[in-house]
Amino acid sequence: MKKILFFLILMGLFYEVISQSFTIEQISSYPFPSELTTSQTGNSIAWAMNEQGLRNIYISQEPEYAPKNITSFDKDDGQEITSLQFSNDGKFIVFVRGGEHGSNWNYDAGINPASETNIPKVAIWKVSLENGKAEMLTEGDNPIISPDSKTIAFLKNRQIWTIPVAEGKASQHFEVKGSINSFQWSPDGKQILFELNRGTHSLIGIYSDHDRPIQWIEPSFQRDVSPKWSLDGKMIAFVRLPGGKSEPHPILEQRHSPWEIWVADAASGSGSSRWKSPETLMGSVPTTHGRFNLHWAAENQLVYLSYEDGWPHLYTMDPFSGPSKQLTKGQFMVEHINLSHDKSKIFFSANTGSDKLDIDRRHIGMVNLKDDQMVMLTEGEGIEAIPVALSDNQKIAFFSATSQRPMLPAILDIPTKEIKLIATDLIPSDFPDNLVVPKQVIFKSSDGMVIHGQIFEKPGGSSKKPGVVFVHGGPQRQMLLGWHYGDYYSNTYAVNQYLAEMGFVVLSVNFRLGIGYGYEFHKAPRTYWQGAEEYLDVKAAGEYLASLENVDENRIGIYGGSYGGYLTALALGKDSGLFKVGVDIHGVHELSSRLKLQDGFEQAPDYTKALKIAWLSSPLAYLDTWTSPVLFIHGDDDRNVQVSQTTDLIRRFDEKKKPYEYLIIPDDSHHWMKHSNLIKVNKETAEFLNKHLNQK
Ligand SMILES: CC(=O)N[C@@H](C)C(=O)N[C@@H](C)C(=O)O
Repeated sequence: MKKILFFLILMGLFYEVISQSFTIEQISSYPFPSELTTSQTGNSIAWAMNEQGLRNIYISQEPEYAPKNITSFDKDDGQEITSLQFSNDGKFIVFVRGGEHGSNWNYDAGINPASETNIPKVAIWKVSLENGKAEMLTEGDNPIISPDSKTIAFLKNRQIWTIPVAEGKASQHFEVKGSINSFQWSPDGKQILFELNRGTHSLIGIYSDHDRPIQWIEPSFQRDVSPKWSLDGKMIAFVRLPGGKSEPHPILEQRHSPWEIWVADAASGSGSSRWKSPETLMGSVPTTHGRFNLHWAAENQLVYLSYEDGWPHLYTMDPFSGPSKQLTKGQFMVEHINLSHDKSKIFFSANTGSDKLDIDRRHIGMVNLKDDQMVMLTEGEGIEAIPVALSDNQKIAFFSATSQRPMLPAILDIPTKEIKLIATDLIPSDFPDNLVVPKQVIFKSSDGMVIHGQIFEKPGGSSKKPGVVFVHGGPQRQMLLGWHYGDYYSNTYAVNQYLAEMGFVVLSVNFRLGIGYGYEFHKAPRTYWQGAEEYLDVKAAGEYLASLENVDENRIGIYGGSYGGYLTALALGKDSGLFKVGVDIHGVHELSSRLKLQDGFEQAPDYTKALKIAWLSSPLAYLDTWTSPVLFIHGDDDRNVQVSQTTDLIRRFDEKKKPYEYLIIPDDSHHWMKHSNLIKVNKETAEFLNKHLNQK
């Protein structure tokens, strides 16, 4: 009898293995494109491609747009490529190699996920498009090539340096007290406009030459940011925010965050406010991609993004003759905003279209400033995002994916609407071709909030499958009905596909605080350390999954990264009865430091109440009811969530003699820069869930 039972178990496992048609390595081998950019002439495009940790640059040129690899970095060493750009003369490309630019701090410090004996530098490289030579020019970050293509300005130690494109050494032409956040060449290339952070306030200055003092632009005690030269180089537009520190307002009340658009004369530095944000919560500083998205457009129009009608939309105004005009309208968001080279068209990603499912997708839209009309340029069941105009102003490049094909660059001819997919042969030959198509589900939280999610389920298999809730991070993110345009969420999309392949029913939950569903959803009150009401959506997802006919309600797990790790820990602490196992990847756990520490005589009127709420919003408050098995994962060079968030929680587990498993990834960050580390994390996540939920 025992032999028969053993044989049946063996056959069951064998069936599971053979019925799994791809490995975690195969699904994680998707190539990930980023840094899409176009030339000023000749309709060329360039992008960075991460091929299983080998990050290189490709260019494509009309008419065939066949991808051509122009760098040959051949190690999985975690060195990312950023700041990719063509020179105006089209003769070379500049980029930065190294650093961790997805970080919240120390983005320009070398990262060393391969644990080499020397920490790699963050350096500026140049590739000649005439002879193909790639060379490192200097240590530095944030390079911008001068309009005449002869000089590269860049940041080093938060100061502006320059280096000649031809032979020559880097030099610092001027120094200013404070940290330079951004800078821009004047259209004639004779001056540099910069944003300077001086702690309590920010200033905008213009450097002309070594013999002339810095020209300050409307200096004040406020915080002036996002300066932009007008197309004729005579004016400067910028955003003014409040400077300094306010009195301790009530912590638990949402407050309007004001902003203004100013325009100043570049020569004299004097200017005035041309627009004030509506004094409403929705009129607050926008926090979606690109924040203000302030751009000078054709006819000296100013384009900007505002959330004031409840959705992130585009507006335009003549800075001298006033009122703004809304360019995009409707219950959708615009993001990834870019102008055509002639500044007459605005391109963007938007979660709208003719299909009601488009709210959980991205398509490309355009506003032609000649008639201010908005049109959608792409549609269908795919995901199209991050449009960049080609030099002829008749084509755009963008990243395109479907539910089954990962992101690749594509080119759209606007007049004909013809789309050409590029670099399809960079998808590995053994990449899975039988992925599931995630299904949109909509359910309500216990407080009535409407929640969107995506179900990943492989047809067939057992009648009662184990379920897993995936919780994204950010939290200002939106998971989609296809491969995601962000690197972190392309990877979690791959993991969800793999979990479905293993026989799980996966529900990816778009909880409140996420983007894509309007202001009330994105800026919901009583969330995070102010009450964690977004957890209601995660719990509702677990209950929804458990209610499905084909899901075993006693085998529901949860996993998530970063903010998703926070909500995973909260779920395991508060509801181990529902969530039987979890994987908490670089989660946030200690929240009281989020409260603005009260110093001096003043204290927020609701400080004591806020402190109590912050405690009850933290997983630390629920360790005694946390009984489900957990795997903790964190990279110890994490620059988005301190590794101490996990080391301290593990210390408490140890002191309480609570079981756990752990995986620390030395020298890697929040984004698993080394591919072999990403595979390790994906594999251990899936195996831990499988061990506890899917073993027969
Ligand atoms: C902004 C940020 O770093 N938030 C983290 C808590 C987080 O969730 N990081 C990733 C996963 C993200 O989506 O930003």
